[in-house]
Amino acid sequence: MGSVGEAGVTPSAIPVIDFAKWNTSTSKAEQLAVAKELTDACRRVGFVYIVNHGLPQDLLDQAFYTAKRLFDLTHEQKMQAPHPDGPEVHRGYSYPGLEKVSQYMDGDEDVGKQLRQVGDCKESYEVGSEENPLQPNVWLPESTLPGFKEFTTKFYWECNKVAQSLLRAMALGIGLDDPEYLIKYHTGHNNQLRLLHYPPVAAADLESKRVARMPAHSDWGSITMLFQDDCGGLEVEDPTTPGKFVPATPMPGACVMNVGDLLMRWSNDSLKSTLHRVTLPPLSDRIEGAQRMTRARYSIPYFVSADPESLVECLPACTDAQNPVKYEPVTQRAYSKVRAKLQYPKSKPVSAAA
Ligand SMILES: O=C(O)CCC(=O)C(=O)O
Ligand SMILES: [Fe+2]
Repeated sequence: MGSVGEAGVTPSAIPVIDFAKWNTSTSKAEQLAVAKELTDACRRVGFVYIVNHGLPQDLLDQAFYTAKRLFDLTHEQKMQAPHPDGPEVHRGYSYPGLEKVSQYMDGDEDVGKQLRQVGDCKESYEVGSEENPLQPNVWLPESTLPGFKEFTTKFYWECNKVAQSLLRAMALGIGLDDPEYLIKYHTGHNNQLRLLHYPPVAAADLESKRVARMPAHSDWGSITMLFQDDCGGLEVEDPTTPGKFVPATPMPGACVMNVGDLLMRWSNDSLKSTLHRVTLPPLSDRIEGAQRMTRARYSIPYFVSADPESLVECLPACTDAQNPVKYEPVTQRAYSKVRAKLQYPKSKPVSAAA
């Protein structure tokens, strides 16, 4: 990773890419330079800040305002759109403790259960495409939160436009002949918009690991675009020093983009899907009062996934005599099934928090 003061590197050591030229330049050379910069950052770090991504600030402000209105509802109101039981569908409202993010991949249910004992102190609401029969949306009644469905649907598709630009740039940066190569597998109908709220929690509980905001994990899909408020707490593993996490300090208006596991596999491990977590806000003014409560945090990840029947096999530009193909082809659907099984308990925990 780069260091403080190096060109294009923030104090948090995550590269910053200005995407304005990709969106506006008519010069192929200028576009290629942005594409290479982006792909290089994905190879080295797997995480990157994108500025001038194309989503207007007032739309982002409205998205955070919408999330706040949602999470300010009572538990009973939010439970009018409950996340369905089981690991297959990721839609609707998950109350604090329902989802336990776990990096455990071996499939032994007992070990998975142990890892899930510390509930994550967060609540979330997930929205997808209305044209995804495998993952039907779960909506609140319109009267409970007027305009919610309309706004989140609009925001979902606006995010997809940016996602497609990023995928086009990455195809070019990876060296694929067809700039549409990745887009062909990403219609946008299998993406997931997630509104996340981390309620205030005693700093001491996070320090002692009695509760977690979100433990270290990697994302499963192709890329994730994340918008965060100014609270802080997101940390990213330094790929050159396993176990060392560096802050992904909030940068107003920027989107934090990262590579997911499936794109890492697709690229024969040339792009990195990097561990990240959400922990204590680093600044003391984000911890308030005699009880040392952390401030509430809001974030909005947008998970970009390939369509379910996409066959993920090593990208043509990612293998040669020195780099033989490492993985068997797999469909997105088969791959995500394995990952999803570990994220949600088979039945609801007894102490469903309100
Ligand atoms: O809340 C955040 O900043 C990170 C969220 C995240 O990593 C996830 O939902 O996978
Ligand atoms: Fe994540």
